[in-house]
Amino acid sequence: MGAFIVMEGIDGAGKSTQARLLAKWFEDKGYEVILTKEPTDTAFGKLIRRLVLTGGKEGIIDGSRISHEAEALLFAADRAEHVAKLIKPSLEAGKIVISDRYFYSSLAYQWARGLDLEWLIDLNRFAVRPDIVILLDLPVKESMKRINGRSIKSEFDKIAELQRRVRENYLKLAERFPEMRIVNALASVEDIHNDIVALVEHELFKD
Ligand SMILES: Nc1ncnc2c1ncn2[C@@H]1O[C@H](COP(=O)(O)OP(=O)(O)O)[C@@H](O)[C@H]1O
Ligand SMILES: Cc1cn([C@H]2C[C@H](O)[C@@H](COP(=O)(O)OP(=O)(O)O)O2)c(=O)[nH]c1=O
Repeated sequence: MGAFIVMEGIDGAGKSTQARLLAKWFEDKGYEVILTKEPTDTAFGKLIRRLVLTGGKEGIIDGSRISHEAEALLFAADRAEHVAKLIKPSLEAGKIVISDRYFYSSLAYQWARGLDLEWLIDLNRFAVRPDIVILLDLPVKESMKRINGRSIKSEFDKIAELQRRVRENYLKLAERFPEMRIVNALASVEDIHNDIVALVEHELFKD
């Protein structure tokens, strides 16, 4: 049985921590697991890190930052490769795929940047739907404490404000996409892991 599980949430919500623990849980049960992430480590992911995420000189074209539309298209291109080359073949081979971020990140973040949600949903229609999406929900104040050091102090307020919008967007998306399950991420690593395992067992092993 192949299964596709996605971790979503604002920066510092605990996605990579929980993705690792869930991968180990499946491996201990004897499953073959592919633990992956977006942006990917391919040339597309590297391009995104250069043009979008560093905020440095390379993200500036003709004197201004690359447009939010171009950002959304780059994330979608990276995802298209991810789906075609890794996610689909792994699922077809019966593996468990766990991805740290997927198209829900594009909906939550690029929507927060002012893009049209319906356009973003259409753009990502090629992306196979996961069996379950774990939304790690955390107040921004706490996530900012956890990622303290990942950003420069002068940018703190701007980043916190974006994270607030992204968190709200994720909660709205969870009302629209039935595969999304909200997990309270303001708990110990172990308690959150147990909540995720309970959800996964309920969804994937219900028969
Ligand atoms: N439940 C938790 N309580 C406290 N700190 C946590 C918890 N989960 C993760 N962390 C810590 O918070 C930071 C961000 O976690 P990480 O898993 O990298 O989040 P994300 O992948 O969502 O950005 C890391 O330093 C991690 O060790
Ligand atoms: C996948 C994806 C990520 N993002 C954002 C969320 C994060 O702030 C940022 C990078 O993701 P992150 O998980 O921090 O990756 P890394 O640590 O490898 O750089 O990209 C989008 O805006 N749209 C997307 O479609």
